[in-house]
Amino acid sequence: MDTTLRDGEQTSGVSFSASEKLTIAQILLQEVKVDRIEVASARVSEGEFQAVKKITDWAGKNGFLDKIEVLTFVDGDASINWMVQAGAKVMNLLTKGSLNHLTHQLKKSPEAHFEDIRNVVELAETKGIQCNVYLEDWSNGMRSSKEYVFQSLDFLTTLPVKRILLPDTLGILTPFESYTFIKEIVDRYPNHHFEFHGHNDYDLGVANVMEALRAGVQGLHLTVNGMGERTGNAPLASTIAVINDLMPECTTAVNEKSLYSISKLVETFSGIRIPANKPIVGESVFTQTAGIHADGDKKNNLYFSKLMPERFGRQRLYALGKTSGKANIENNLRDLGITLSDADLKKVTQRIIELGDRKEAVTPEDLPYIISDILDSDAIEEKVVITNYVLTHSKNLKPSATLQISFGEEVFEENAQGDGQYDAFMNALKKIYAKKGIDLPMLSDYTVRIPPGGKTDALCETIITWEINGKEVKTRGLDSDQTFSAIKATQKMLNLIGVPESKIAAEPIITL
Ligand SMILES: CC(C)C(=O)C(=O)O
Repeated sequence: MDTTLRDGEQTSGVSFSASEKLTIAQILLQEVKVDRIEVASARVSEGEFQAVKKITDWAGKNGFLDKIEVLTFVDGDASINWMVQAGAKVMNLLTKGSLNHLTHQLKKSPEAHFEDIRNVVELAETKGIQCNVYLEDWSNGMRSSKEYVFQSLDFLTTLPVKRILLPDTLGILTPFESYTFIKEIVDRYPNHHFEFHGHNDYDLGVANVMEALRAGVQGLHLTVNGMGERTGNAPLASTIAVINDLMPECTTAVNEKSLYSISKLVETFSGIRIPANKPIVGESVFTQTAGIHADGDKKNNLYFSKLMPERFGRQRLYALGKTSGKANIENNLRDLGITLSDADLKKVTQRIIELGDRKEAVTPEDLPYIISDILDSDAIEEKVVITNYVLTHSKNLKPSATLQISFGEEVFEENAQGDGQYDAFMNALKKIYAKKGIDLPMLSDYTVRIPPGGKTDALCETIITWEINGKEVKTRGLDSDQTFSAIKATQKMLNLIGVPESKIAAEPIITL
């Protein structure tokens, strides 16, 4: 069960709009193919109500209604009425899984709590709602009030409850405890369905999930990018890879190929950046940096593991930096169709090491520029040149840009406004290309970095990622001015795509 839209949305600072929730729900169920999704907590807000309604409307028309779940509370008929009005059919009822929570938060006896739960479950049944039950703080309960946990389970297993959901609410379990606690429960109630809801406070989310599966749970609660309360939940992508590669006794219906794209979508909607080293979905997890690895890849795949990037719709890359060595550079040169003599390769390697030492990043698309610079060759021919531009920035007025660009003999000029100077610049550039009937590549990422130095006149590095013919291409600009560094990176992209063949008649302002 994926709970990105409920627990995931509890990540600090995250709020999905109703249409973002609907899009994520559709992709999770139709493309990623998780079995079920938890989409909201009942009674949270009017916006949340509208979001659930949007999802249930769509799910009802497409046969997914029994896969949409809402977290509800032991509050008489209030949560049930809310979810019924929102069109949902499955509730995950939050009950207390530790005596500590029960006595200090609800201030009730176990018997009184059980009576309240029975009333809610019976009411749900009369309304045709399917009921699953969470035992909140269950992991603490197992450590400190085990008798109460089993009293609860004895009671819940007599009710029409389909699944019992065991949360490690504070992410405190060790893998050993996850196994022993769950095994004891599964052995005692062999005819019931148990699920594990792991949090990641000690970075043990995936390890605990593995042990929960080994102990016999039949379901897991996961989130895209491991989003969720505090440090988040066990992440969907790495858990699926672990199950597929390391736990042959378990199966899931999840489609591995879609894990990267859903991860990027959730990154965009949530505004929470995926750490570069996050397994499966992080920017650099399929990039070999050490030259010895690239060398080993050529020699009988010495660094091969089952975790191949293509499984997730990704690609192996070879980074350029001070540790990358000859083999990484050769791999990148081959992709660019450039061959160098041994002596020249040595010089290029030396320059990349020097740049790396200065902490400057080097992208594969920089290679022709580096070659051109140190070998004084014409490895890169700059046919598209931004010859002149004026950018304005003022208080209370929209930034604007006027620019002139030459494609060999023809010079074009345009101006535009934008939300910032670079946006205005791009809008003017798009107007020029539109005159030729050409769309510019989509900008999919924009990163600005100040290589160490810490002064205001320090160099600023901009790395822009573009989608060119279905491939991600990064170009880099370096300048003491942030906008100019972005413009330099943009000019490199323009030269990569080459001088555009006009699709429609376009009049230059000057023909040289
Ligand atoms: C709200 C509950 C179910 C939860 O997310 C947890 O206990 O971790």
